[in-house]
Amino acid sequence: MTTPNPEAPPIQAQGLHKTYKVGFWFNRTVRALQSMDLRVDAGQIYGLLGPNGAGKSTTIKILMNLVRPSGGTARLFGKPVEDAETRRLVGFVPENPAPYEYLTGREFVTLAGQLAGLSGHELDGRVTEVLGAVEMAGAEKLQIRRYSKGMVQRVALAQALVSRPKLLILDEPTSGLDPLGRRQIRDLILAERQKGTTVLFCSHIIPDVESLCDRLAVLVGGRRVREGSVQELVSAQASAMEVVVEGMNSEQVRGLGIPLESVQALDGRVMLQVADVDSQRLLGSVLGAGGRVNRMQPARFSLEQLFMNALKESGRASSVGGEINT
Ligand SMILES: Nc1ncnc2c1ncn2[C@@H]1O[C@H](COP(=O)(O)OP(=O)(O)OP(=O)(O)O)[C@@H](O)[C@H]1O
Repeated sequence: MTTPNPEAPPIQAQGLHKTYKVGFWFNRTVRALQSMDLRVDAGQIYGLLGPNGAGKSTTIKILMNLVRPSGGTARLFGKPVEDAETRRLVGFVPENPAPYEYLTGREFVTLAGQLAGLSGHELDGRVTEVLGAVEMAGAEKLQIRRYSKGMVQRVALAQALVSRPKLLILDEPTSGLDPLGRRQIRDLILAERQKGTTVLFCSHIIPDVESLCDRLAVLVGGRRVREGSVQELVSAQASAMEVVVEGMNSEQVRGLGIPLESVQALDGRVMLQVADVDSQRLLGSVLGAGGRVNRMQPARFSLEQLFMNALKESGRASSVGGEINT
């Protein structure tokens, strides 16, 4: 068996397709991924952001060789995802991890360390180290069935870290956690990056993606609809102006017949966003209608707006409104 190439990108996938057969006779097809490209370079924290059913877990399962793609190629450190040697370099936390609940946290992490080939003092020392890193040292002797969801998530992260992976793959690592639990997991991910670990995680929690990721891909309906750094993606959106109008109400502003991206009534004023190309026409129309323009500046977009725009373009905004967690 050839060894993985540490110089190769930790993750490289091209043209991934995945269809699942569903229904009693398996005669219907669900398309989970279409033409998905992904490249994650060493040391990056990379996020897959998307609503429910976007194909995030399917991507991760393909990379972990848990699901076979219907088309395309996926490589880890330059090797096909089936390569067992390469998988030793990867720590994985699945969505809703379900560790053996009658083991204690320490026993579970020790088992993971043994499976990764550690033994003796090295194993003991490493287990103590990772349980300390995830702040579970005080609860390591409790059976996992007594753990809260946040504690399960942290012990699952400890099992992923015990082998000192070069690549961490985390499926929804902060979902279902309270703000403190989310913060702890985020800090752990950042601490891993400090040590040079590459991290891929998927989420539908926009602030987590925004605060953690060097780069991200937005997936909608199995397709990658945006890719880049948070900065690049957000500034690529900034082709709108934010305008504050006085002396008119929202209905009057809407009645000017200029397409507006948003309209918000404030105390005696109206704040709106208009595409850059329409802004001068809006200015003229407001003045012509007896209103005043109190402020006009380039709009600052957030990742949340980018996400909503990506959903709108894909015709998914209304169906996923309740699933976006900000
Ligand atoms: N084993 C399976 N059999 C049939 N369909 C599946 C299977 N796994 C996923 N799907 C379907 O594939 C699509 C993508 O699912 P996937 O779990 O990858 O999305 P996701 O972005 O991770 O969503 P979530 O945020 O809800 O976990 C969905 O329509 C889902 O119903």
